[in-house]
Amino acid sequence: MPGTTVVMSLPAAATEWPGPVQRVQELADSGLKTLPPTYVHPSPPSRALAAAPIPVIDISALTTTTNTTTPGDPLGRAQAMRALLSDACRHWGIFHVVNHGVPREVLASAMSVSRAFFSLPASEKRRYANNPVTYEGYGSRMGLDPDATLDWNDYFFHHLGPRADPRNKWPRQPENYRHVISRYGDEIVALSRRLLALLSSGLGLPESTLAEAFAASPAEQLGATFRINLYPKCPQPEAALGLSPHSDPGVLTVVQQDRVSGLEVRRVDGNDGAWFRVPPVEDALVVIVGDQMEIATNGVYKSADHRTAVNGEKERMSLVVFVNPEGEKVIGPLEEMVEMAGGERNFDEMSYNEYRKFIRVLGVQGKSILATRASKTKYPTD
Ligand SMILES: O=C(O)CCC(=O)C(=O)O
Ligand SMILES: [Fe+2]
Repeated sequence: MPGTTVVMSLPAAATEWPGPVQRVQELADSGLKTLPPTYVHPSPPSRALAAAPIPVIDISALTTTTNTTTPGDPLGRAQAMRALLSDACRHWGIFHVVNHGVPREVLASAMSVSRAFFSLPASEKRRYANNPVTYEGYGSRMGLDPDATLDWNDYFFHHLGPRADPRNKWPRQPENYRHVISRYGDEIVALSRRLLALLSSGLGLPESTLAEAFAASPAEQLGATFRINLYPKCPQPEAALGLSPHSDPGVLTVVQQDRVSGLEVRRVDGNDGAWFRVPPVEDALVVIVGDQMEIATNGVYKSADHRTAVNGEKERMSLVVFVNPEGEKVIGPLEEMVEMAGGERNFDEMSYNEYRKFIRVLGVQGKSILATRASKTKYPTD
């Protein structure tokens, strides 16, 4: 609502990190027995968490082109699946999908080239050291606050598209990295488009509405970025986090977890702030709703506040594709959604390029960035 939104002031972006960057993998490999103080979280998370009761949704029953049930599906299995998806987005902002159509070998080879990259010598990886302007490359921190508690995580981040030549920031080794990750990106973005169509009809809107909300037509201009997260074995896992609580700034995030648990999510409905584990499910991909989806749907679909735990015995890796709006596209609540809410507009609008500067400068802090754009919705802050 114009005039009621608190505008968060954004410190000037810097071109360099606030201090020397410590690679977590190198720290872990040095065999240290206690956590350096910069990684000790002031209020360490509880480790006795229940598994999140989020659905594992088999999307093979859903057609991508029509709003009707699939032929030979008289009981309306497709309708039921669509309802499950929509329900998960309204109450959790996160769900698993199985029978998602991404071939198993595409998933496995992406994991294997990503591991191969992180197995390269430290000197080779450092050639890709990133900066806080675009974040592209090899990184070990988020945000510019010199006093921030650091997360037990190294990552590699790059664009998948639609920029003309996004690959100049991609790893050059292992040799098959570009081939494998291009295919992976294509498959995951295609899956995301199918999900967007389903999520659109889950709101009672035409299948094309959400895709069009995030990109000027043609819908091919949705952005996609890729992040490999490495969480090395941690000497004091109970005191650290792999990634601090955050919501993803974009539209949808698709995560391939390896077999090591670590992802955790906060319940969004009811606002009681309870955290749950999201244990890996065989052959499933995790789908996370991002802030732009919450904004466009006027708060009906909720972005998930999530974080990762680390562990003392096993290294963990996750492959993450972020599907984002076209950078210059201004995102606000869809008129159809405002109408459904009786004229209430719950978020202010902003271009996606402007919005993502907040996380790039301030780092990750729960849903606080989205909260500054919301006129009414309250989010847990502790
Ligand atoms: O490692 C995971 O499971 C989730 C990673 C994540 O939330 C992110 O990269 O934004
Ligand atoms: Fe995330």
